[in-house]
Amino acid sequence: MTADDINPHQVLWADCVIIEFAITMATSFQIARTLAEYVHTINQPISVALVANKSDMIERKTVSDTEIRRLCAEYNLLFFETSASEGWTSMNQVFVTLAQRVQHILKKKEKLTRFMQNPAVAAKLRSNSHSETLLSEHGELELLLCH
Ligand SMILES: Nc1nc2c(ncn2[C@@H]2O[C@H](COP(=O)(O)OP(=O)(O)OP(=O)(O)O)[C@@H](O)[C@H]2O)c(=O)[nH]1
Repeated sequence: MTADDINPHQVLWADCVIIEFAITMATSFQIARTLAEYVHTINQPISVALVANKSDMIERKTVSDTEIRRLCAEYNLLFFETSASEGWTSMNQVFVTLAQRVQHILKKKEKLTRFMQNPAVAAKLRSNSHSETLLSEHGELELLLCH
């Protein structure tokens, strides 16, 4: 699989992305890396989870923790280990965590929109040559802009 196989619209408007690979298959990890690179270039910042599946098959693990850690650090990925064969609990945790993150970000965006729509703020931004200072003084905003 290469980046050419991916439809950009699948990630362009996404609020989050889950990239899954099998710890027993090095090729699936290489594909996960390709996907992580691609998502990073097309839609950033975004919450991206890297899911290492088949955690029950540790004896056949061919992807090293160092490689996984490096990839997560490179693209700021949330990391999860799952085992589809051991039930839905671990996979469910991935979806719940990502949904909570997305909800948190959307709430912050709403807050930012309301802040920017406040007539007093808008007027100040228009007249104030130091609008960046005003923005950074607003802690919530600063956090949002960094996200
Ligand atoms: N032991 C174990 N087997 C799994 C796990 N997840 C999937 N499998 C098994 O792996 C096989 C392939 O699963 P699929 O869901 O078809 O995944 P796939 O990506 O199409 O196939 P693979 O390339 O083998 O990963 C099936 O026999 C699954 O039951 C897991 O977490 N643990």
